Amino acid sequence: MVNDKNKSTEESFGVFNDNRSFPILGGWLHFVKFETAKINECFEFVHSKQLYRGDNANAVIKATGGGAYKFADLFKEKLGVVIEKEDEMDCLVAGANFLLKAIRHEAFTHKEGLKEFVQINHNDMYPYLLVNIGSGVSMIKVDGDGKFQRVSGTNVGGGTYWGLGRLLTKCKSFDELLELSKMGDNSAIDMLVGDIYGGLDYSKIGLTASTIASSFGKAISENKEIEDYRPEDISLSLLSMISYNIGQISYLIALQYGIKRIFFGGFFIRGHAFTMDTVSFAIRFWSKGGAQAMFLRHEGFLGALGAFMSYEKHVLYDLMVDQLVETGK
Ligand SMILES: Nc1ncnc2c1ncn2[C@@H]1O[C@H](COP(=O)(O)OP(=O)(O)O)[C@@H](O)[C@H]1O
Ligand SMILES: CC(C)(COP(=O)(O)O)[C@@H](O)C(=O)NCCC(=O)O
Repeated sequence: MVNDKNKSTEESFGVFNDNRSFPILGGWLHFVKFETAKINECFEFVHSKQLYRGDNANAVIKATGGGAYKFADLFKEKLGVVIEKEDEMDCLVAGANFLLKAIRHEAFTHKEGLKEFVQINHNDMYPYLLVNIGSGVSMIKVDGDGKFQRVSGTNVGGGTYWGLGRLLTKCKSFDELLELSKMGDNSAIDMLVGDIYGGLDYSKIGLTASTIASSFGKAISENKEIEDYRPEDISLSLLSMISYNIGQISYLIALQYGIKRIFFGGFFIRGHAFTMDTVSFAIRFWSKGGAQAMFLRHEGFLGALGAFMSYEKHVLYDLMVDQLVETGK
């Protein structure tokens, strides 16, 4: 993050795929991401932009998540920078609260391919359930600034989709796996209600013939090997299974704690329409239309934002929320 009034975004940083920029306090907030496996690119970037606080002798960077622990020694060794670790849950909540208050079109619903922005009433924002889908999934009940409890989680998350997907399809990247899913037909591998009920709905319990009765269930009854299934279909079944499962658990947790609003973040989502539609469907279905999922535009940057804000916790936060003018793409 830098604060430089005289340079355009491109002059300051160049353009990085789908990363975003926002003006703040006369400077800009820049959002840039690196895959963990490409940590060296991150070092080069931080070095070239001098993205740390203090001079070379006592340079520090605030960071959060497992990487703040895992890569602290490498940051010291490669850049001479000390990583100041901030708690991941604190940062996720601080980041989400900030975004919900400061960015006008931050939260949106997604239903059958249609995105609709949600107006957030700052005086009636809490409690909400924050579901962060990274490698694993954390579910946090947020009651205010700094007031929260991690009420649940599941180990079936983004890492599961990418890990199992890589094994089952031989895809070389997450993007490739996600792209494949767009051409998939999950009925080739999922067992549908209609497969069990001779093509009929089971309407008495609210299930249509096309509802998935058992993810990957068709594979048990056919004399087929993994090579006989299309990677496209495998990717879609896996994505359905994981997204639906997370949506369903989230709703049950929200119900357990009497929470009406559920926001989703984390890089698993990737603004991917099918993922968001599936999470939304699960919540609508189980709540009988009473609850809906909301997604955050800066889905994968909640922790990073929270860590950034911890530099000057209270002063910076108040200034930001009051003065932010959004012009980002
Ligand atoms: N380009 C990508 N490479 C790898 N994983 C990605 C990519 N884009 C999205 N993902 C998904 O994001 C997940 C990681 O999400 P993230 O919010 O960064 O959490 P973490 O803190 O665990 O890294 C991965 O498990 C994967 O499902
Ligand atoms: C351990 C974690 C908080 C780490 O966060 P992540 O890097 O996955 O975003 C997360 O993976 C998680 O909440 N896993 C689920 C663990 C559980 O509740 O069973």
